Amino acid sequence: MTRRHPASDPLGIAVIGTGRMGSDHVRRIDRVVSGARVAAVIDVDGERAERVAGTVDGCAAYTDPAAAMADDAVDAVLIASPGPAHEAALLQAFKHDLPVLCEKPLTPDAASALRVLEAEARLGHRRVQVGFMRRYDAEYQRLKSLLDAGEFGRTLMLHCTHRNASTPPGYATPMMINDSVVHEIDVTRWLLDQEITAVTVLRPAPSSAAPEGLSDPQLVLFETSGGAVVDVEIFVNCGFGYQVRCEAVGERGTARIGDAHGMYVNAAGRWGGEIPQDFTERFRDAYDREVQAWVDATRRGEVTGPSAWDGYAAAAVCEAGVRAQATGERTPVTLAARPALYGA
Ligand SMILES: NC(=O)c1ccc[n+]([C@@H]2O[C@H](COP(=O)([O-])OP(=O)(O)OC[C@H]3O[C@@H](n4cnc5c(N)ncnc54)[C@H](O)[C@@H]3O)[C@@H](O)[C@H]2O)c1
Ligand SMILES: O[C@H]1[C@H](O)[C@@H](O)[C@H](O)[C@@H](O)[C@H]1O
Repeated sequence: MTRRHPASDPLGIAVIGTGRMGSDHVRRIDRVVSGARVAAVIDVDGERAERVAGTVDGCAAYTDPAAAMADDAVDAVLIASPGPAHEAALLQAFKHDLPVLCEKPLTPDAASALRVLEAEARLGHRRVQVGFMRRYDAEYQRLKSLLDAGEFGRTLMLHCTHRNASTPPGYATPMMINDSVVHEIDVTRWLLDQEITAVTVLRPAPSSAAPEGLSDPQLVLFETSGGAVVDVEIFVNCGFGYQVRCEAVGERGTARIGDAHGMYVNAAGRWGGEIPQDFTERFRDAYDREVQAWVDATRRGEVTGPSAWDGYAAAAVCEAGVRAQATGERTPVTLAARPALYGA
């Protein structure tokens, strides 16, 4: 528990990175979330920062995160810069003891994630929530409640599907793990309350729609500390839309999420529904709930949600996954000891 924010003041948030996610979070904090305002935006691209700041009353624009964090109007930080910039921003926020919502990944590799974890542990209290937004999705939350209730007995397997319509320029094979499957890594650890102990990756002959050099799709298998097995189909150029599904198989039942198709239409001898085209649409409500939960907890002087330990563990599994992609071999995951700050 840290300082409670005065009830009458909106929480002043600095948003670092004003690209796709950052500008969406600026809009969300400004128009959707209550109890907070965007006090500052920061982008190495100064023109972009100015442009986004101009959409919000009383918002300052910076190119340097350190200068923004020294601004008295800033009470908390939302990091939405690219992964390699996260560690410096997190360590800077720790210097000011500011609460942080950090978009996934915590950092791009396990060694840097461990440095962040150790720096937070030295503060002696949690400061970081990692942006694993699926934990705030209504369907995932229902599945988690069902599994926790134990009605199906032990969960034996998860079957996951993660499909994107297409990839942006520069999206390379390791990103299928680091950028995309990282969500299934977090969801597996969260739903089962177990660590992932080994990763295997199978690579079918690539789709003819895959960009040159991208081994798409892939089948990623996790083994967990409780003996469950999880398969993830990752297919990032499926062409038709954005689909995220998860089926849990228990000893006495199964449950599946991700099949909702919004409006169903009957016409011309066919029936069908809609498929969202990207994550901003599919997980819009989850992002809203995630940021609202972070603001509410911060105002109470608490830190909840996915922790730096969750970010570190995901980074360690990603590293094993990228090695497994390259070698085709089952690759064990090695984790550091868990600091007491993050529970048993
Ligand atoms: N939770 C999700 O579903 C989800 C979805 C997409 C992206 N993300 C994550 O959000 C983050 C941002 O992704 P994006 O798609 O918005 O990227 P983006 O490339 O659209 O935007 C990144 C912005 O950060 C700026 N920037 C780069 N280095 C910076 C630095 N050191 N300090 C300040 N600004 C800097 C860039 O100029 C750019 O404007 C990444 O960590 C990404 O993994 C999460
Ligand atoms: O960065 C994005 C984002 O994290 C999405 O949630 C995921 O579905 C995509 O595959 C990934 O590229």
